[in-house]
Amino acid sequence: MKIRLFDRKKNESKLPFFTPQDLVNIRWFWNNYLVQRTPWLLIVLGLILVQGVAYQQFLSLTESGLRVIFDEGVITDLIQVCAIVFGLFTVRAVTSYVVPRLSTWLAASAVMEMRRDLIEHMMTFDLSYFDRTSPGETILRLVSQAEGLSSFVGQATVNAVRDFVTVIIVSGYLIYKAPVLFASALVIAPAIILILQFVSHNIKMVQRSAENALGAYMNTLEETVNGMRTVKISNQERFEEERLLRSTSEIRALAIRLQAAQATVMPAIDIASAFAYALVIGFGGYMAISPSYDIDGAAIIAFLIGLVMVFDPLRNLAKFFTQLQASLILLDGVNGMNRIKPTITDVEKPLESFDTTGEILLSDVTFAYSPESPLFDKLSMEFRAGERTAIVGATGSGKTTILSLISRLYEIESGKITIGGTNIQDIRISNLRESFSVVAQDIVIFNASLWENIKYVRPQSTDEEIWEAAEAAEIADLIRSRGDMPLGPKGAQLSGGQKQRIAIARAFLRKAPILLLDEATSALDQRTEERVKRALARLAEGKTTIIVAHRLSAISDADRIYVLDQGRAVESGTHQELLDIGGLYHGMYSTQKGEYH
Ligand SMILES: Nc1ncnc2c1ncn2[C@@H]1O[C@H](COP(=O)(O)OP(=O)(O)OP(=O)(O)O)[C@@H](O)[C@H]1O
Repeated sequence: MKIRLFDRKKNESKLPFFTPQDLVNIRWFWNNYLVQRTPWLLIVLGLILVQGVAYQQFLSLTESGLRVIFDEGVITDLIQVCAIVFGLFTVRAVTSYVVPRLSTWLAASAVMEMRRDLIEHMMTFDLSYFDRTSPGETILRLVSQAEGLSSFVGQATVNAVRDFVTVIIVSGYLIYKAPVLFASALVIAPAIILILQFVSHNIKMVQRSAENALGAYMNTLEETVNGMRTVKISNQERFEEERLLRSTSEIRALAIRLQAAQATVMPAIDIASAFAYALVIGFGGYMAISPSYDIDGAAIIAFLIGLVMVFDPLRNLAKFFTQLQASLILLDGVNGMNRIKPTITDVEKPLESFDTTGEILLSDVTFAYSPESPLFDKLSMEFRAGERTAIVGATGSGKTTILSLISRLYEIESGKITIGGTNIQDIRISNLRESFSVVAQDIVIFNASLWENIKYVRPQSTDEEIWEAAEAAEIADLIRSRGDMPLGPKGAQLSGGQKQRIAIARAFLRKAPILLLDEATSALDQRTEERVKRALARLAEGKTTIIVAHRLSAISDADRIYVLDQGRAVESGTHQELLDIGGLYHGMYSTQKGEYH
C-alpha cells in the first residue's frame, strides 16, 4: 500500500520561506512545549550572548595586540592581551559545554511531552482511523519525525541562535569600526536571499516526498514481517525483497536530491564571501594607503578577521536554514496527527451508570463504513434481556458490525441503539465498554506470558479469579506447562485454538453483564468446544448474550436467532420456528446438515 502523508499543494511555488501552515505549526510547538521553559531558554540565550561577546572582545583585543606589535612594542601589554584572549576562549569553551547540554535536555523534554500528548491523543481516535491509516504512517510520525524534530530543536536551533548572535554582535562592531567597508561587503546580500528563497521551496518538496517514501517503506516492512508466513508459503520472498529494495532505492534517490538541494546554499555563500573579502582587501587596502581615510593596516586586518568571524557563522546559518525548511515538513507531519479529531466522544454530561441487565435494541439503524457502500439501512433488532440471541448469515452480511456498533466502536449515522432504555451515545464510553465481555474474531495476543495476556482485560483480578477463568476456558494446563514464557509477537507461538481459549478466558475473567461472542469457539476441536460451550453457557446464565456463528450447531439452542442477509434482518425466531418457515435459515441448515449426523 502506498501511503501519502503529504500532498503537494497547488500554489506551492509561490510560497515564501514560511507558509501559513508552517506558522501555525511553529506556534503550536512553541505554545505547548517551549513557552513554559522560557526561564531555561533565557539562561541558554544568556550563555549564548556571553559567547558572542567573548568573540567580539577577542576581535577588539586582536586589533590592540596587533597595534602593540606594530606600534608600541611593549611586551607586558602584549602578554596581557594574550592572557585576556586565552581567558575569553576559556569562557567560550565553558559555555560550549553547558549550552548544548542544556539545550539537548530542553529539546528532548519538550519532544517527550509532545510524544506523550500525541500518544494520549491517538488513543482517542476512532477505530475507523486505524482501519484506513497504515501503521507505518503512525510510526513515522511518532518515531522518526518526532526524533528528527528533537535533534533539530536541540542542537541545530541553539547553534543557529549562537551563530545569529555572533553575526549581529560582530557585524555591529564592524559597522562601528568601518561603516563604509561594511556597507561594501553587503552588496552580496540580495543574491543570498534570492538563492535561499529558491532553495527553500525545493527542499520542502523533496523532504515531503522523502517522508512519504519513508512511510511507505516502514509500512511495507511492517506488512512483510507480519505476513511472513503467507510470504513464505506463497514463495513470495523475492517479490517482497524487490518491493522493499524499490522503497530503499527511492529513499536513497530522495536523500541525494535533498542533499543536492541543500548543497547549493554553501557554495553560494562561499562565492559571496570570497567576493566580499576581495572587495574589502581592495577597497580597505586603498583606504589604508590613501591619506584621506583615517584607517590603518591593523584596523583593515582586524576588519578582515571580523568578516571571517561573520561569514563562518553565516555559513552555518545558511545550513541551518536548509535544515529548518526540512524540519518544517517534519513538524507538519507530527502536528498533522494532532489535527485529527475523534468523532466518537462522550457527550457533555455522560451517564456513568445504566441498566446493563436491560434489553438491547437497535431501532432504524443506518450505518456505512464508507459513503459509497452502505451496510445497514434502517435496521431494527431486539436482544432480549437475560436471553441468548444468535446472529447468523453469509460472510460479509454485517454480523460483526452489529457487535461493533453496540460497543460504539463505530458511530451510526441515524436511528438509535439503546441498552435498558438508555441511548448508548449518552453513556460514558468507558462505562459502556466496561459492560461487555467480548470474544472477538480478531484476537489480539501480546508478547507476554499467557497469564499476563488473560489478566490484561482486568488487571485488578486476583490469582484465584485468573485460575478460575483459565480452567473454564480449558487453558489452565497450558499456563502450567508454559510458565512465564512470552507467547511471541502477536502470539505467534500459539495455535489458533489456544488463542481463542485465551480470548474466552478473558471473557470469563471480565465478568461483565453483557456477553458478545463472535465465532467464539470456531477454532476448537469438538471435544474442547463442548466443554467450553458448557462453561460459556454457565457464564451466560442470566446475562444478555449475543452470539455470532457460522456453525449452526453452535447456536441451535439459542433463545432467538436472527438471520442477516446483506445488512437486513430477514428472518428471526427459534431454531425450530426458522426451520418451519423454510427460508434462508432452512437452506443454511440443510447445507450444514452433515455436521449433525
Ligand atoms: N473496518 C471496515 N472498514 C470498511 N468496511 C468494512 C470494515 N469491516 C467490515 N467491512 C465491510 O462490511 C461488511 C460487513 O462486515 P462484517 O465483518 O460485519 O461481516 P460478517 O457478517 O461479520 O462477516 P463474517 O461472517 O465473514 O465475519 C463487509 O462487506 C465488509 O467488507
